[in-house]
Parts: sequence; C-alpha cells; structure tokens
Amino acid sequence: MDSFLSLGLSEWLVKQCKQLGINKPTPVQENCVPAILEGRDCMGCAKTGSGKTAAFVLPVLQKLSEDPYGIFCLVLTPTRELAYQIAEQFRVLGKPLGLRDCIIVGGMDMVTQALELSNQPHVVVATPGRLADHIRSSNTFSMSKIKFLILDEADRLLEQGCTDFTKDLEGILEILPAKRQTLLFSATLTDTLHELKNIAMNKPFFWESKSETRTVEELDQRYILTPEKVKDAYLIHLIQKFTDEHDDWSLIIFTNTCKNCQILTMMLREFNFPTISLHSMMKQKQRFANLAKFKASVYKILIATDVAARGLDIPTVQVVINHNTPGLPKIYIHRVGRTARAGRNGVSITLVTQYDIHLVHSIEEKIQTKLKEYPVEEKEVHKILTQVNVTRRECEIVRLPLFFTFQFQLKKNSKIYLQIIEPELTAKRKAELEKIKSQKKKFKQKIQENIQRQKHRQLKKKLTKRKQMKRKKAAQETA
Ligand SMILES: Nc1ncnc2c1ncn2[C@@H]1O[C@H](COP(=O)(O)OP(=O)(O)OP(=O)(O)O)[C@@H](O)[C@H]1O
Repeated sequence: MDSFLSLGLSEWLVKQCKQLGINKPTPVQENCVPAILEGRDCMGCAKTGSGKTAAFVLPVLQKLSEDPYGIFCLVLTPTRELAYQIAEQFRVLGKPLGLRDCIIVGGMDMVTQALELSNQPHVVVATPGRLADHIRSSNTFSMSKIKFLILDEADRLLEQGCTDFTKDLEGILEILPAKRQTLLFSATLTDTLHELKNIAMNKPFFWESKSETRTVEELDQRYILTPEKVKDAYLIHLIQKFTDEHDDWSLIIFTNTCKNCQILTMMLREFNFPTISLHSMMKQKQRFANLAKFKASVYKILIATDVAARGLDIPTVQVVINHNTPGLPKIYIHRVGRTARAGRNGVSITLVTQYDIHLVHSIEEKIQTKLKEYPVEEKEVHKILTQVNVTRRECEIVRLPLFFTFQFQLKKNSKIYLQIIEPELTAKRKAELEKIKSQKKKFKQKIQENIQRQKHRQLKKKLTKRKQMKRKKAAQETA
C-alpha cells in the first residue's frame, strides 16, 4: 500500500498532505489509519520522527469532515509546546474544513481559554493540568459528545514522574463519554502497556514497529567519556567544532535541571555562541518566544531540560548533546529523537562521567545498539579548560543569582530563589567573592609595587646619570 487514498482517506486530505510533502504513508500511518477509520481504539508505538502525529490527525479529520461538530476531538499531551505543535498540524491539514481548534495549556490566560472553549471548537489540544482546572471551574463547555480522545506521548501522561498527571486525567476522563474512540501514541508505549490498556477500552488495535533497535538507523549515536570537571570544556569544544564546520546546523543540548540550563546558556553566550534556553522556570511567553527563535534559526543552539525531550519536530536539528547521561533509557530515546527525524541524518553525543557508565549500559541494552566513542582532540580541550571553568564559576556565583532576581523578580529570600540558588551555593558564593576580592586586592598591590619599583629604578637611573654628568663637567672644568 503506498498511497493515502488506499488507506481510506478522502482526496481533499491527500491533497493537503501533498502540500506538506507528505506523499507516501509511513508504516505507523499505513497500519493505524485504516484501523482508526474502522472505528477501533488504537495504540501506536513507533520510533521518534516516524509520523505518529499525522497517523492520528488524518483519520480524525476524515471523520470530522463526515459529521462536523464541536467538541469532536480532545488531544492530551504532556507539554505546552507540544500542544501548539499538534494544533498546528490539525490546522494546516484541516484548513479546507475551516477547522476551529483551541489550545488549553498552563501559563496562558484562563479567561480567553474559557471563552474559546465555550465557542465549541472542533478540536481541543490540552495539557491535563490546565484542562482539569477548566473542568473544575467552569460549566460553559461540554465534552460529553467527543468522538475521539487522543493521548499523545501516552506513557508520559500515565507515568508518575516529577509531574504527575494521573489525578488530572481522572478528572478529565470522568466528563468524557464512554462511547468514544481512544488513541494512544508514543515512541516508548510498551513500557506502560498495562496502564494504557485500561484506558483504551474496546479491544484496541495495537501496532508496534518491528525493529530490533529502538532508535532510528539514520542516527549516529556517540559518547564521550569525561571526568565531571572537564565536561563543560568538552561541550564548548564540541559546539565550536560543529559551528565552525556547519553553519546551517542547529544543536539541542539537554541538561538535567533548570539551574544548569540557565548556567550553560550564560556560559555559552560568554563564548559568543548564539544560545537560547527552554525550561519550566521560564515564563510561558518567553518559552514560546525562545522556541520560535530557535525554530527560525535566529539562535542555532537550544539548551533545554527534558521539557523539550518529547515530540518537538524541528527539521534543522542535526545534533543532540546530552550534557548529562539520562537516568532512564526512555528519556534518552526521546531526547536523541529530536534529531534524525523523517528519514534525515543526525548525530547524538552523550557526555558520560565515571559515575554514569551503568546508565549507558542500560541505555544500550534498551535500544539494542552500542554507542560509539566520539573522537576528540584532548589537547584542544585542555587548552580551554581553565577559561571554561572560570567562566562557569563566574556564571554560577555572579550571573545566575542576578538573572533569577531580575528576570523573575524573585525576592532574595523567597523559597523559589533558595530552591534555585541552593543554600550552600549562597555560602560558597560569598566565600568565592571574598576570595576573588582578596585576589584582586593582592593583584592590585602587586601592580602598585611593580610601578613603584619601576619608578624608583628610573629615578635612580636619572640621579646616577645626573651625578655622572656633574662629575664629567667638574673634570672638564679642572682640566
Ligand atoms: N508520510 C510522511 N512522509 C514524509 N514526512 C512525514 C510523513 N508523515 C509525517 N511526516 C513528517 O515527519 C516529521 C515527524 O513527524 P512527527 O512529529 O509526527 O513524528 P513522531 O513520530 O510523532 O515523533 P516523536 O515520537 O518524536 O513525537 C514531521 O515533520 C512530519 O511533517
């Protein structure tokens, strides 16, 4: 089967696909679209960048065109940025239908959202927390007639990680009709299969891409073994190398905390790399603005926490660097999946310290692929080591606290501020500042002493010269 028409989609939809360069169905689309059109629940597990979004958007649009009403479909997704991306796919592919969509995510104005919900959009794309808030606080919309519930990144929505969606999901499921189609998609669906089967109720069609590996062949997966203290120098070296060699490449660097994300961004900017960040402590508008600038290649380097690990589809991303080795193989799979999408090539490099070797082993076991060592010229890294470490220290103790106080208008003793800066860092900062001050003082003293000594020497020289001249003159006179 090599055309969308033969999957049961209408001509207008196939035409829309063509306009987006979507000509031939990918395996996940080829298998899931007919099952969804038949009215079955569906669970689709396919590698990152393999077109899972269109695999659910297309059949929903087909069904919507046959019987258009609002609210027809609800899509839930774990991150706000992903919600906008999915809504965009619905909007572009559903343009001939005059599709009305509505995005319900945290960090944006609730009143505007409530108004949009009450206008009965065809499709609602939401993050669970904010939608649950709307369900609790307003009765101006109804989801009792929805035909489709879609859980994108379904395993993330159902796992009890640092953001636990399960309570909000329960609240949402309560207001949805039992008679509906439920569609679940993710690149790592099988890990939470049991919980997912409880949500998809009428004997779901289950499809998983048959492949021994969990990552795509086009991805060149590398690692660099580095002591913790030299990690940043390797990072700077890598970025320098990639930006020197390929001026059209974009890079995503993943790190584990918002604080680290901010420090690395400041550090890279000190080295004049066009860098922008994305993490959950930023204001939502800033998050969207930064992502838009990165997508438009205004900034070529994005430093992000795992808030950007799933789903984001940015074709220019050629390199993913893991500044920390992910603790879970599935996080690794999603992070490196931000490159080598839709058949394109890409490189991922994971910085591995002596403490992370066991994590690499479990990643390799899960993805059924051995990471290869990335060759680095150690000499080049050592050349920049001191400069990199001094810059990081400066960012940590001076720039970061300033950034959080001014950018977020946090009071210096507020809980959130202390959470970011950490008490021991505040003490460390004080001690370091004292040290720098006294070093500066000593340095100044030394310079002063040197100048004095030099002046003294010059004066002495002058005096001796004068004495010699006098003596010479006296000698001439007596002669
Ligand atoms: N049939 C197709 N032919 C060519 N390109 C396609 C096809 N279907 C989707 N694409 C494109 O492939 C890219 C990746 O698709 P998508 O974002 O849906 O991947 P995904 O499987 O959801 O990945 P992830 O697991 O990372 O979320 C998108 O840019 C999309 O437009």
